[in-house]
Amino acid sequence: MAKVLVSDPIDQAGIDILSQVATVDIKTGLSPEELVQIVPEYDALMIRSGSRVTQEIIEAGTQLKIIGRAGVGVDNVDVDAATRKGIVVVNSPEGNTIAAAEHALAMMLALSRYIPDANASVKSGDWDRKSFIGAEVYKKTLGIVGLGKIGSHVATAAKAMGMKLLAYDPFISTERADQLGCRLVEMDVLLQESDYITLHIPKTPETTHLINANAIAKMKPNARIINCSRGGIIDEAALYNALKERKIAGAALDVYETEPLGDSPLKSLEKQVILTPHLGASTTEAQVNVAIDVAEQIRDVLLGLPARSAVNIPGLGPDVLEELRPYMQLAETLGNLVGQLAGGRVEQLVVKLQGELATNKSQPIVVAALKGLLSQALRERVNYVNASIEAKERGIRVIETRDAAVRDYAGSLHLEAKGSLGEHSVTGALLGDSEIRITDIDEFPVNVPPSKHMLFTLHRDMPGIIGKIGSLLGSFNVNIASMQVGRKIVRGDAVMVLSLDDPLPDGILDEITKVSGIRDAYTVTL
Ligand SMILES: NC(=O)c1ccc[n+]([C@@H]2O[C@H](COP(=O)([O-])OP(=O)(O)OC[C@H]3O[C@@H](n4cnc5c(N)ncnc54)[C@H](O)[C@@H]3O)[C@@H](O)[C@H]2O)c1
Ligand SMILES: O=C(O)[C@H](O)COP(=O)(O)O
Repeated sequence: MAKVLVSDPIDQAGIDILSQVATVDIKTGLSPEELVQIVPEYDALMIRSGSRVTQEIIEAGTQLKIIGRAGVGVDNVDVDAATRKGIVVVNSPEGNTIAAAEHALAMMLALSRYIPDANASVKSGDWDRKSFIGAEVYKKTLGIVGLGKIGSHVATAAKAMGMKLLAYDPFISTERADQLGCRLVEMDVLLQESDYITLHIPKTPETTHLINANAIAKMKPNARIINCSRGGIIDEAALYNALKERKIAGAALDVYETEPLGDSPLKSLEKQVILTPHLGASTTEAQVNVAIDVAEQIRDVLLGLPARSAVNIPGLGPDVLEELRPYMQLAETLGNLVGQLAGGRVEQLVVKLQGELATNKSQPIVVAALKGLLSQALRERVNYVNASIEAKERGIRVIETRDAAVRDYAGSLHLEAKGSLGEHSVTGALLGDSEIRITDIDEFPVNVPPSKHMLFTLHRDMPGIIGKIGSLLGSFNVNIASMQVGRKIVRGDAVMVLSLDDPLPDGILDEITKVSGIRDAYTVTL
């Protein structure tokens, strides 16, 4: 019989499902060393945010087939290491949405009425009514950062309480924001106009310290901020200083840069700060939802069936997968590329299957393209199963076309993304069985393999320009791995595609766009 290790507290409903197909060991509070020691005997691991599944643990797990995260965030799992070892990582993208949204709302109200301190005061024997004069949320402005699943539910409830809603989410359509009664604004406007700010975004390089001293300086003196998303999105040192100097009115935090929260000065602040120990998902209902959702997937994978919310491996039938896997990889890479070239909010994606690809099953290709397109916004939360729904919820119109007559390559894929910042297209094909080639950028012919760090420019085809870009990159110590220019006519417009060994340092893109003859420059990470 298969063996499952449950290393965090999981609702019994999940344990019951696992027990149908496996021997279940519940061992919580293990140290990483202990986990490394015992993991070799297990086929599956079920966790919450309390266990950190490192590369070392994954490598020690020689029998592991699946890691199930009973919750949303898989930032505590080395997903790349798991993928490399062919271990499926699954999560429960929606099981705790309501719980997290309600926790944020509870924090907002508790902060406004000083509930924790008033409660402590009565319990200590006082009857102090003067110290706890609060503020109403009715008719106040709530700024929601991240209008995804949790942010949307917060919006609906806050609207019903009579709040005015602002939202910042560069990947959401105006129509979707309108539906939720939110005015979609830039981050600065949200910071300047909100009485309450609530964060519902993933932690990514772009969102790390999104709320720093600079952002806090733009907030109103009566502003209160709530973070029930991920630690590290708020710079805790800057927040502490702002609260201490009364530059803003309050903060309610459920998540921290380091968890458990250690010796933080935030603990010394009184009624203007509320701290909870990562309780967003801690309701009976959410714990039942996530436990069942993830246990069912572990059961299915142990029985040889596909998982429905795999973070790293498509939950499609093995026959389809086998045939289309290389084209799905192509579609995902091109989707990611065109999404980054388009930037901002994409409103429409055209997926054109060409040559022999036009005769194939298109749905997995379209889904893979959408997964790539949304990966910048949603990271691990987008997978092959939910990519279409996520795109629909973001108001992205998908148009699928076929053209079997295009015969430049056996099969090729063309994507066009239209968004708030303009329109871009890319085409790609497979060389041999699985080698990806980008064959066209914005209608300019090229022939380059994708690489991790890339730079694209649109420029005037004139002498000297390539040298200038090369020297500029050199002066920033960026090594060019390969370079290619695509043009339609001599001395007309052209595109330059560079594969770089290193990521572009901050500020260099601005320098590139200042070079005479360069019309536009984009950096892409694949
Ligand atoms: N405190 C808890 O216990 C708890 C519980 C559940 C979820 N969470 C966390 O809450 C967060 C939101 O979860 P969700 O289920 O709503 O996710 P989601 O994927 O449905 O929504 C996230 C939204 O953030 C937007 N976004 C991405 N990058 C952005 C950026 N740079 N600026 C503004 N918006 C950006 C995306 O477009 C998306 O709409 C996640 O970080 C999740 O891990 C915490
Ligand atoms: O990502 C999540 O689902 C939340 O942060 C909840 O984490 P938890 O399962 O450890 O409560």
